[in-house]
Parts: sequence; C-alpha cells; structure tokens
Amino acid sequence: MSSVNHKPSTAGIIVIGDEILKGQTIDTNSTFICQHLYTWGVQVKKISVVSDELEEIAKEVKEFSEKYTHVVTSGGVGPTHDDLTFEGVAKAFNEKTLPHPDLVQLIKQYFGTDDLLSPKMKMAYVPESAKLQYGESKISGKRTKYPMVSTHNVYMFPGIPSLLEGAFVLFEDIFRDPNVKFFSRRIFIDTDEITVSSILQDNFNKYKESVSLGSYPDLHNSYFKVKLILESQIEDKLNSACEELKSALPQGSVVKYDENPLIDANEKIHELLKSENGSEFAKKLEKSLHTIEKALERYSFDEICVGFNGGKDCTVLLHLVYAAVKRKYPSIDKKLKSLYIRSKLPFPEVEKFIQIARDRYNLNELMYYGRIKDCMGELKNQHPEIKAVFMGTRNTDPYSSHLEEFTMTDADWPQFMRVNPILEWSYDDIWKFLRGLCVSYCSLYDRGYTSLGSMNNTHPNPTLQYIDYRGIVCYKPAHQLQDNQLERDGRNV
Ligand SMILES: Cc1cc2nc3c(=O)[nH]c(=O)nc-3n(C[C@H](O)[C@H](O)[C@H](O)COP(=O)(O)O)c2cc1C
Ligand SMILES: Nc1ncnc2c1ncn2[C@@H]1O[C@H](COP(=O)(O)OP(=O)(O)OP(=O)(O)O)[C@@H](O)[C@H]1O
Ligand SMILES: [Co+2]
Ligand SMILES: [K+]
Ligand SMILES: [Mg+2]
Repeated sequence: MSSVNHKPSTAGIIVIGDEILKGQTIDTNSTFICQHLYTWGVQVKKISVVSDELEEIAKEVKEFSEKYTHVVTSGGVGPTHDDLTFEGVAKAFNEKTLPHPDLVQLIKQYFGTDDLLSPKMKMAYVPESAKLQYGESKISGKRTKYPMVSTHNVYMFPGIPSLLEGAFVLFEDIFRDPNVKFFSRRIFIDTDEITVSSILQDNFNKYKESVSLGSYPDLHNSYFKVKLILESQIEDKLNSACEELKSALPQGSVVKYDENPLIDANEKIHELLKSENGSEFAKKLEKSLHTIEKALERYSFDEICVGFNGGKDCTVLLHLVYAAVKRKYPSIDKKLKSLYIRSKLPFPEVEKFIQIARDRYNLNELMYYGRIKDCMGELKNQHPEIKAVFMGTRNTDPYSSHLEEFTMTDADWPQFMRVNPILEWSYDDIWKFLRGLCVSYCSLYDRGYTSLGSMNNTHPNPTLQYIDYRGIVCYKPAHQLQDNQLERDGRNV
C-alpha cells in the first residue's frame, strides 16, 4: 500500500452551452460529476462554464488539459450548428476532426444515413487522436451502444443530464484513484459563524497540514445555523480534529441532525418509539403505526392517497405513511398519491414546501382548486380507484371530536374512507415527532405560525410574539408554544 497522504489526482470540469450562461438551464451536471469524482478520490480544482464558441472552448480545454490530471466536458456533442465540443477540443490540440468509422457505422444504424455531409453525421467527426470508450452496463454487463469520446486527458460527455449521469458512472475505472480515500465528518451547530470563528481558526491552524475545515451557514434550516465539514485522508487525525473542535465549541451549541430522515425512515421511527418507551406519546405513536398498517391491509397501493396541504399535521402523517409504505412495498416503482386542494390565497412558503415534499417523498400529487367538497367530487370522477384518504386531522381540530381512526366522509359528501392515524396526538406530540426525527416542515412554523389556513385568515400566533434587542417585533418558532390550547390563536376561522 502506498502512503496515506498520497497526492490526489485533479480534475477540471468544462460545462459547454449558451443556455447555461443565459440562465435558461440550470447546470446540474457539474455537481453530479464533482460528487462522483470526490468519492473516487479525485480533487476537482475548477469548474468553468463556456459559451458555444469554438475559440472559447479550445482555449479553455487547452488550459485545463495542461493544468489538471483529467478534464471532463459536458455538452456540445449533438448534431446542430451550435454543438462544437469535438471541434473545439481538436483545436486545443492543433488537430483536425475526422469521421470515425465506428461512429459513422453507429449513425448509419440509428438514422439510416451514411452521407458524410448529413447534419446527423456531424456527430461522427471527432478529433484525429480520439479514442472511443465503451462503458459496461452495471446491470446487464453488456457493452453500451454509444461510446464516450476522449482524447489525451479530455473526456467528452453529452449535456443532457440523464445521458451524462448514465454514462459518467460507467467510467469510474478511468478516474478512480486507488491510493486516495477521503474521510469526512460533519458537525451541525445552532450558533452563527461569527460566534465560533476564532474557535474554527484555532482548529484549522492546528490541523491544516492534514485536515481541511469548511464552514457553511444555512439561513433557512429549522434545526441548525452552520454546518461544519472536516475532511482528511488520515482518519485518526480527522477524529482528533473533530473531537477537539466539538469540545471547543460553546456548550450546547452542537445539535444532533439527520440530513435525510427518509433513509431507513421506518427504523428511525422505531428508534424514537424505543427512546420514548412507555410514555403517552409512545403509546399514541404505536397506535398510529397500527392504524396505518391496518389501512394498508384493507386497501391496495392504488386505492390510497394522502391528504397533504403542507401543514404540520399532514407532514407527520406523510412521514408515517411513507415509512409504512416503504416497508410493505420495498421495491414498488409507482408513486404514492397525494391530494392537495389549493385554497384561493395559499402562502408562497406553503406552496414551496409542498413542492419540496413532493420531490422528496416522490409523490404523485393530485391538485384541485376550489371548495373542498367539490374537489372531492372531481377526485372521485378522475380517480375512481381511490377508496381511502389518509388525513392529519386531530380530535382537537374544529368539528373533529367525533372522528374515529376509520370514518367515512359524511353522507352528503363524495364517499371516501377517511383514515385518521394521528387523531389523539397533541400539539406537543406533533413537534416531538417532527423535531425528534429532523423531518423538514414548512418554514412558516419557524416564524410563529402554529396552524396554517390561507393568507387571508392566518397570522403568526400572538402568544409567540416578542420584541428583540433592536425593538423589532419577532415571533418564536411554533414548537416553543407553551399552551397547547392556543394552537389556533393565529387563525380567524
Ligand atoms: C379529504 C377530506 C375529506 C373531508 N371530508 C369531510 C366530511 O366528510 N365532512 C365535512 O364536514 N368536512 C370534510 N372535510 C373538511 C374538513 O373537515 C375541514 O373543514 C377542512 O380540512 C379545513 O380545515 P381547516 O379549517 O382546519 O384548515 C374534508 C376535508 C378533506 C381534505
Ligand atoms: N386543502 C387540503 N388539501 C388536502 N388535504 C387537506 C387540505 N386541508 C386539510 N387537509 C387534510 O386535513 C388535515 C387537517 O387539516 P389541518 O389544517 O388541521 O392540519 P394541517 O394543515 O396538517 O396542519 P395545521 O393545523 O398546522 O394547519 C390535514 O392534515 C390534511 O390531511
Ligand atoms: Co392541524
Ligand atoms: K463559509
Ligand atoms: Mg392546515
């Protein structure tokens, strides 16, 4: 084995395309490439975005190729006039482009033309010294149909994210540095950067030979203010730096944070249950899990749907149902359905959170506008397969004291089974669950809102109000509300 402090190989990434410089497309390819190169032990030194101009591409490729071990490009390999990557790379090495016989053959197979002047054939013109590299599918073990073009130390990938992502991971062997492994640790703190800057500086100075330390504030996180990332190739050094830093930070400022409570969601919920062993909360949580299990026995995956409007109660509900569904159907490829009935004046913060949750929980969101009862009728028409709607209703909600865990909608409503797994939960229980598992919730709750309706009828809860040192009116976060009875004090209806 070679030395642990082996100098890592380096890489530069060149993203090619006017659409990115005009802000019409968000570049996700460089992030994807960086994440993979990092885990493969390669240090990315620079990312550059260049326009679809031959000179620009050639100049950047030349410079990157001289400076870094590897150069990865994304984009500009299609058939249209603005796809100039192959020509640009050729120019960087003072080469011409020539049609590569294998590519000519491929294009003939796909498009049925072997006319060397056809625009489709443009994709076959690559730098003279180009090599074609075929990946091997990780699933079938077969050689991929379309090759990656490389020359010297430059590797050219398509710009379409799904194509780039599919292809890039197949070439791990080209990039992976077997002598390098990065270890990393994260510390989350709930004080601001200024308070800890001198502590960070001291730790950095002491370990700078072997450990890198980064500080990343997050202005919108409900759980921490700053994320600290320590990295090293030497695990022992990393551990000492990390331990020393933790004890130097102000007492109580380090918070336990789970960056992805959806991973092993079911196991984590059961850990919470165990840690609350025997409490009232644990009993209610256990009963909720049972209700959800029963519902999943009674109704098939297609027959269920989660009522999700971005509120705290349905956030708890969604997380519970998600965990149970994952457990019951571990390899299902269908999306869980959610129902969102949009009010006339939704808060933008709520809408944004609903979008984030939709992506995170991989939901098939069915959205309707108008009165709830009418929307339920539309739902019935468009999705006759749905029989049951999971809801985050609690007994203390208006008109809800009579509800049971399974209650049909009222006789004069479109008929659905309402499944209410968290009926008995108190306001505090809701926060114990969300904060105990680090589940993300709508940002309005951190600004004093304790229950959410529409913009025209919802305000921050007056009990949470205080005046800060500048004399400005502020609100404490919802989870700090003392009197559970006052939950709806910010609501007009
Ligand atoms: C899926 C679903 C089913 C509902 N079924 C009924 C019902 O059968 N009878 C009823 O009076 N209200 C029903 N409602 C309305 C709710 O009781 C309640 O008025 C609505 O969720 C607004 O709550 P909020 O004022 O706390 O925001 C239903 C709502 C939803 C989302
Ligand atoms: N517009 C809606 N679209 C879909 N489901 C809804 C809608 N309104 C209410 N629900 C369902 O009814 C439940 C009860 O609504 P409620 O407003 O009390 O709770 P919440 O929105 O989850 O949280 P909060 O009480 O903080 O507003 C929700 O949890 C959700 O399951
Ligand atoms: Co509620
Ligand atoms: K920083
Ligand atoms: Mg609500």
